[in-house]
Amino acid sequence: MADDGMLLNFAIGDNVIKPEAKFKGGTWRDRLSAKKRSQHRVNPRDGSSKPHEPKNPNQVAVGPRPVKRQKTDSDDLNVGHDHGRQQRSHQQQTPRDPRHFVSSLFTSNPAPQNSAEPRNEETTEETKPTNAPLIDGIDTFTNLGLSPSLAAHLLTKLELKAPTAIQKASISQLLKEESDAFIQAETGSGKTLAYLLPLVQRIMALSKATKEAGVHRDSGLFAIVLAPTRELCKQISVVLENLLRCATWLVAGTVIGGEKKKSEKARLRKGLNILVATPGRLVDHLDNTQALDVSNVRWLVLDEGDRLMDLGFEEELQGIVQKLDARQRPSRIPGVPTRRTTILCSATLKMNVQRLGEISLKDAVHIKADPTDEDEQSRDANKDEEDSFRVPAQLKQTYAIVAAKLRLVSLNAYLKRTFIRKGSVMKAIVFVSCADEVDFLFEVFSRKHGERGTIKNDNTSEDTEEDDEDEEVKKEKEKERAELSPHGTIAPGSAFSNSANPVILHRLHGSLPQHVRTFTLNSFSKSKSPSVMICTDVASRGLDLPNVDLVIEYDPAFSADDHTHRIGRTARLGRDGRALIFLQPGCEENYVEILKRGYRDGGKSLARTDATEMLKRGFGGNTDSASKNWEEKATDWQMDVERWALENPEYLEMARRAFQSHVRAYATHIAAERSMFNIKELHLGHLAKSFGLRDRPGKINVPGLRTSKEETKKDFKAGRGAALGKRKADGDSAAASNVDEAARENARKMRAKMKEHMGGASEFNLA
Ligand SMILES: Nc1ncnc2c1ncn2[C@@H]1O[C@H](COP(=O)(O)OP(=O)(O)OP(=O)(O)O)[C@@H](O)[C@H]1O
Repeated sequence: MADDGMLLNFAIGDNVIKPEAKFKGGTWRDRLSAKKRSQHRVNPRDGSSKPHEPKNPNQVAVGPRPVKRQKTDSDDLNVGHDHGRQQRSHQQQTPRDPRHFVSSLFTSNPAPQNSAEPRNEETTEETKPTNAPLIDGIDTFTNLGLSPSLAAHLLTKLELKAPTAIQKASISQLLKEESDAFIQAETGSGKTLAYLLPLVQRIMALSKATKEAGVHRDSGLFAIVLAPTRELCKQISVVLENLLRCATWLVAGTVIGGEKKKSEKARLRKGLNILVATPGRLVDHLDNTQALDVSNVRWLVLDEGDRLMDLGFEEELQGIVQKLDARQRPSRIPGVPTRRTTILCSATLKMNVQRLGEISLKDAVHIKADPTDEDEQSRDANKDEEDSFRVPAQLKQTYAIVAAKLRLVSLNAYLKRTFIRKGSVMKAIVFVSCADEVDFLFEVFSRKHGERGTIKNDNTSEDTEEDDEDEEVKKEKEKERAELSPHGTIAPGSAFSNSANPVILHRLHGSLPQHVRTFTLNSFSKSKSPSVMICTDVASRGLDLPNVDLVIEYDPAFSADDHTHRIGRTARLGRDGRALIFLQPGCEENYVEILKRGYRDGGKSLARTDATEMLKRGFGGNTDSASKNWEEKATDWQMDVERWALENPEYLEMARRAFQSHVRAYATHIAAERSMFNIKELHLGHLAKSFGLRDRPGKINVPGLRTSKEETKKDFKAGRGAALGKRKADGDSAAASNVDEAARENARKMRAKMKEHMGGASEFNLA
């Protein structure tokens, strides 16, 4: 690899040696400055170059000196390398642009500020799962008070042999008591059934209380379950329908948007006993659908309750509660409780959320899987730990310290290594911060190395053999993609697949139409082949996707709570799981303390890795190899991505968009964590490289996206405003009062966008 030195291209003209000019007249100052101007290449008036260099004793005419040495593709490549010829030919076709800068992957990267802690010996010990069913034989569904028919249905039809700890705690509480409740337990611990089972049991019991015809679909709507995303609503509805197979006279339904309101109205008219809904859609029906009679609603469940209290939902939620209160009537059905019970449920639910007052929770009981946790917290109420939530103990987390420039290539290396052999990992989810980045990474990882892209250069007007080949590649690619997905959201993960283990790549974000989101998620969920899904936080909460072995947070979550939900897509219900988070050297390293708080043992099992290790394993075969071959291969891959972006205007814009949206999303980390994700500490030039860009950051200009420094500052403020709004939701009214008009406007726009695209899920969508 060449050093960053001076590169002088000597262009010796005909008049190689000129006599030194003599300066006469004027003061000595004038003569000296005239002489200096003639020797220096910059003309003070027009800034143009002069032929003479200052440090050129022979006055040899040379070309304009580069301000800073510009590296070229070939600097980064071993000339004898396999791909050398192909890359040089690409390089020849790549137009040189003075706005572009090719930096080396391995120079000027900041070093980590913290050294690795010594690995604890105990980490090798297998940790007991904390979210598995209680298979000790003591706790059964019947013991907890469920009816024999429901318990038998769980065992025989749904193959659920024993309850989980949170189900044990909640079923006994909610069957007996009428008080409101918070259900808080780790991700993947069966919280859905923890509230659905007592609810279904109590509604089933109403049938027995009525002597006449019994309860049926026309008897009234008794329960409403609200969830923040359509995907989650659908998932809850499937679980509910499976349960109700043992009580066929009861009917459940959904109103979640994304389909015609007319058919939803028709469903409501026919009569439902339990309704699963997104808040926005429910408000709509409460206002416009006469057939929706809520006078009998006695149970209101807020799944992912903390999310529903957040910015974007609070107004709708208040509206719903007010309407339910106003329309509630005494029921003619015996056994229907007189007051409504509200149940909040989440892995990250804080009892101290002041907003809860607004949904009128009365003497709510805190239901936890492990009562000892509650004791710990009440003893130490002011400790930081109170704000953090446990992750499943069997979940193995690793953090990778990766410098900005090395991010993309390290992700590819890690995925390559992960899927090197069939069987070790079936499914992986990669979380990023914005929709544009999802689309960019999907394109990067679905292309084959050396594939030039699908758009011809302007300078390739003549039809050549290579163009024909490109056409062929394009057609093949389109055919392959069409077979996998009619919507372009599924493609082969060519960048990290190998012939022995082909991997399917999926992309998911809230800007996709609902039917495409549903199709893509189903396809990932049902896939029998190794699969990777690149997505935004639209998939972070509540989704129960089978066989997810690995979660990668390529962009850290906007808050520690979101992080808990993201990594909770793996290690569910006692199963093993791995999670990896990318952190940049510097202030981001402090996030490790937050990762540690998620474990009862203080995070002894938290492992650390870095870009070098990931690249060696991904590109070099093993970590002990002394050969630097992996550096060449990594550089080769990175250069190939950069050229591909440069040669295809469509992809170049995609990369620029992704970069800009990523930077803007970075500014929206919650206020409490902004010291760790400080936008001012981002090296934008290095970061651009991880988007395959050679542009200097200041030159990146995407239509529709603002670019200038001033605008970035505004974005930063706006993001802070949105985050402050969120903090306000947590009761920090003093900070909230600082939110200025622009920030409020930005928050309003974000809310509108969230609602428009996703029924409200937390996602930073920039289109
Ligand atoms: N008692 C049980 N025995 C076996 N499997 C169960 C049991 N209870 C729930 N499950 C299964 O466990 C998985 C996770 O359940 P669920 O989605 O309700 O978890 P959760 O706690 O709500 O997770 P999250 O916090 O991520 O939303 C589901 O596939 C569910 O069918």
